[in-house]
Amino acid sequence: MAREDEVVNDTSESDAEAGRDRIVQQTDQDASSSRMSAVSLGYLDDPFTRGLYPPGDDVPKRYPIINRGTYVRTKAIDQLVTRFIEASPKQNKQIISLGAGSDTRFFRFWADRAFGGSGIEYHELDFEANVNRKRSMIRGSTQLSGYVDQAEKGGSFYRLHAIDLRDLTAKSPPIIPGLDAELPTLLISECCLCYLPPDAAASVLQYFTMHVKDSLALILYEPIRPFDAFGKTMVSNLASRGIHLQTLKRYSSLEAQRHRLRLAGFDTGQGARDVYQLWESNEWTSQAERDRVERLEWLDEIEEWKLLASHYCVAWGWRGDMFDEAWKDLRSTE
Ligand SMILES: C[S@@+](CC[C@H](N)C(=O)[O-])C[C@H]1O[C@@H](n2cnc3c(N)ncnc32)[C@H](O)[C@@H]1O
Repeated sequence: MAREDEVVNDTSESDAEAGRDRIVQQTDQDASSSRMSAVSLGYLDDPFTRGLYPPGDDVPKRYPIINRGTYVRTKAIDQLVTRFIEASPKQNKQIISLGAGSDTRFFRFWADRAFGGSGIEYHELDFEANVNRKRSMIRGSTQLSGYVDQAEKGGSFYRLHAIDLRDLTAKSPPIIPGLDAELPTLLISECCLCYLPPDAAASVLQYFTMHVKDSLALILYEPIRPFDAFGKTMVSNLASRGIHLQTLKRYSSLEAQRHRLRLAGFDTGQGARDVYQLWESNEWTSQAERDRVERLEWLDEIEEWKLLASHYCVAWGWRGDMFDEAWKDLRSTE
């Protein structure tokens, strides 16, 4: 029989863990506030952010450099997703967003008819608390639930799954209902896997590399470069809020991210760019878009923008021919 002090220790440890999980879940509020700010100022055209934003909450106003970062990362990921959807246009495909939070990508793409002729099976995974909140907001919106129904009728679907990703690393992991092992699949981790211990993050990826038989790819968005002065401040600011980005030190550079992707089985190709590179490169942001965004808000802290933007990256890796077709000219070696 467990001793009383052991029981007390177990309880306090599980309370502490639940507290840590809650902090991680609440990071979605930051992400959605940043999106709301960027949308309200015209950086992003996304009517669905409002629909998934807590009713009655004020529209937040983030610093110009944060708004620009939100814009760049959203557009870069959109571009990778679009290229995937447009490769082999008639082929059905699967998108799985890990830690999707209040992300609106499914709705934006559906409303823009960006799925084209492809049937897209769109899965979002998150903790139960976040999934329940999103589900009830979708149910409460005629427009959002209408899109889910339309997608279903048009040969696509949208599913929300209440799954703690760490459970996918168990010996007998849960089955994700509707996951199709035969479809070309794109995984997206937009600031999610960085909250897991590095070994658990790698095991989550292994779950998918083992289950999905066809072409498979991953897009990551996360912070990098924790060791310079700015990186150290970033780490300590997060720590003061109880947030520990556990993979940050292990995958601390663009090269480390590409290496990680290769090792995880995305071995046909890899690419990685920091947000500053994505902003400066015509391949990712057109001059017309840069001009438009620059006019939205006066940004006098150019050095700060460079610093902030060089501490976040988008990295992508793939295996299989379909992603070669979609992404091969986007490889990066530096
Ligand atoms: C910073 S938010 C990002 C949300 C969304 N991807 C975006 O970019 O707007 C991180 C999300 O990852 C989710 N997350 C982190 N660890 C998770 C885990 N172990 N299982 C499921 N979801 C997790 C959090 O609940 C949260 O919704």
